[in-house]
Amino acid sequence: MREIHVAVGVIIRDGRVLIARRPEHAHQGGLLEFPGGKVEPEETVQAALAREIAEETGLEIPLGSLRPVIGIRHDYGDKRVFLDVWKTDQAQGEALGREGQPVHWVSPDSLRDEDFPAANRPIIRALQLPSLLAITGHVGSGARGLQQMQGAIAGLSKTRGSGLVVLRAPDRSAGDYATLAESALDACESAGFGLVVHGSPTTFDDSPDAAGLHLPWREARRLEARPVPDGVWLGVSCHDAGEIEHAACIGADYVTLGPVKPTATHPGRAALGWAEFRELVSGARVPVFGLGGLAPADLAEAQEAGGQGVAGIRYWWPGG
Ligand SMILES: Nc1nc2c([nH]c(=O)n2[C@@H]2O[C@H](COP(=O)(O)OP(=O)(O)OP(=O)(O)O)[C@@H](O)[C@H]2O)c(=O)[nH]1
Repeated sequence: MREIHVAVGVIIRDGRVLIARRPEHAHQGGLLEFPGGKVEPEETVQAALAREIAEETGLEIPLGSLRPVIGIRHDYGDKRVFLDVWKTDQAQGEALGREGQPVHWVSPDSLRDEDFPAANRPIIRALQLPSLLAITGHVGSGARGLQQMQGAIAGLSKTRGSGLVVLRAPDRSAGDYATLAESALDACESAGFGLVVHGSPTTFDDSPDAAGLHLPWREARRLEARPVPDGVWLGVSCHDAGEIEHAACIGADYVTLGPVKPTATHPGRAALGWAEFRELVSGARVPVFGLGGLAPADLAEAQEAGGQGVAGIRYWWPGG
């Protein structure tokens, strides 16, 4: 079956995103969608998007304002699609359902998987995830270590607003880790951040109030199904295409991929570089954060390569 190249637009205005309802008789009819449609032969994806969005909503899209979000290959059984998703916050005009379909501006956090076609799940995740993932560095022992961690999280909220913190402390025993996670949860809550615990499924069982679980590859490889409920973030550390695909199969909401640049923490491991990162991201059906020697200054490059954003320690953790 031939794959259909579909241009999909995430149009953002005042923090809300434009959605429409697919006509009952259409493929995946009755479900919600982001506006868009098939890319015609000889047409660029950006031009297709501007054309479809003008036809469907009357909005005008400046082509130069489009930024890549994610690309998703999906087989519906009766149709194979490649959703090529781009976003803009510079659409001009008032949105109207020009083909009779209802259109609405809604908050990304209110989007629910079951209201959209199955292929849309990673798009929804990409819109709900932050662009920076803050991973903790070494947490010293005792009260001083705790204070440092709390200070770092509080500091993060001053510069970054909101987001996710991954508490990485592989040297701790399960009991020690759960206690540390409790303090980190409090600090994250006051800072308006979500805390993602790092380890195995039992790490999450020990801290069920956490916003998510991040699995190192050695844990993810052993799983065949999603180990946490929906609504809880599931992340996986990946290093190649096979690992990313496995992460998608067990229902990961995002993956980290690296090292993109050489790092002091993993000196023996060869860096991927941006070209390889881009290539691996293009085959991924989950949002991908670049990791390894990266900082917020690399965000534009990571997103230009199709990534969700960057994950890192050094840019925010005291002493890196
Ligand atoms: N526009 C759009 N299509 C989506 C989304 N998610 C998703 O799986 N699709 C699928 O992508 C394909 C694109 O279809 P479309 O029907 O919008 O394209 P079109 O306007 O060019 O179609 P037509 O010429 O058949 O009327 C459909 O199979 C649809 O089910 C989405 O969020 N937006």
